[in-house]
Amino acid sequence: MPGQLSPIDTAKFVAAKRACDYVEDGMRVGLGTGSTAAWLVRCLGEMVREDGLRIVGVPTSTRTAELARQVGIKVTTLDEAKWLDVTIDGADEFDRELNLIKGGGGALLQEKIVATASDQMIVIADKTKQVETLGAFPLPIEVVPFGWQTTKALLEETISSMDVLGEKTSLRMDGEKPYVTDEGNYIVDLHLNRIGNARQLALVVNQIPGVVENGLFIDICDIAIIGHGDGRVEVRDINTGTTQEDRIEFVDTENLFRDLND
Ligand SMILES: O=C[C@H](O)[C@H](O)[C@H](O)COP(=O)(O)O
Repeated sequence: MPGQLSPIDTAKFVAAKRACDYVEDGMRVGLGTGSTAAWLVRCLGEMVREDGLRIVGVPTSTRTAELARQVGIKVTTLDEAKWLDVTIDGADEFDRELNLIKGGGGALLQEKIVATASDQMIVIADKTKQVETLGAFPLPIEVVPFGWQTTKALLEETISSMDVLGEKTSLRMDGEKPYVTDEGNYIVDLHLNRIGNARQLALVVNQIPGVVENGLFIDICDIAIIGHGDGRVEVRDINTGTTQEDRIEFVDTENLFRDLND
């Protein structure tokens, strides 16, 4: 089991480490955003520096782009790469069908575009992100700033007529000001508690003028790699319907960080 890490960070780390097995020389790789995806970027960076792995990364946020460059991963844009071999990203929630809620860190728009432009999407997550029904995590909706209050009111009206529990919405804040995404938009979080029909909700919400995208990833994810605090990982493949168990052996994560500071 990796040393120096809390159980939750161990779970994130082992999921990220196992996901590196899916990355081969010459691949174009979508790099997710968030604390779990940051572990992936660090691990891939180590493979680039130590093993000479040659990959091109397409980051899903300015934060990830910065980290990727810092650890030595060559970075390009999606327009340059055009199509990706694999995207590996975290999630706020995932269910049995590997439908996801994403956007807790505000990067859902680029994440969805990048994941959709990939042969395969792999989600990496600690066990706590697994749910029976999506919705306990507030669903992020990216909206354009123009008329955002009207868009928010329309969102409230829409969800009040749907198969969801809870009807509150809130504008995501960054201190005193609205949180602004990499694309210059705002985020309205829907506090639903339970989403009965995620597929329908995703379609309906995107019909509202002012909505740019929602954080539901339906039929996009192929594989979930679920990390546990004791170093175990489960690899669930939705296409084959199989789940494999694995264990990541001791890895000196201190060294991983020390390398970065060299
Ligand atoms: O916008 C952020 C992303 O969707 C993240 O992948 C998601 O919020 C999970 O982040 P974390 O790995 O930090 O829990």
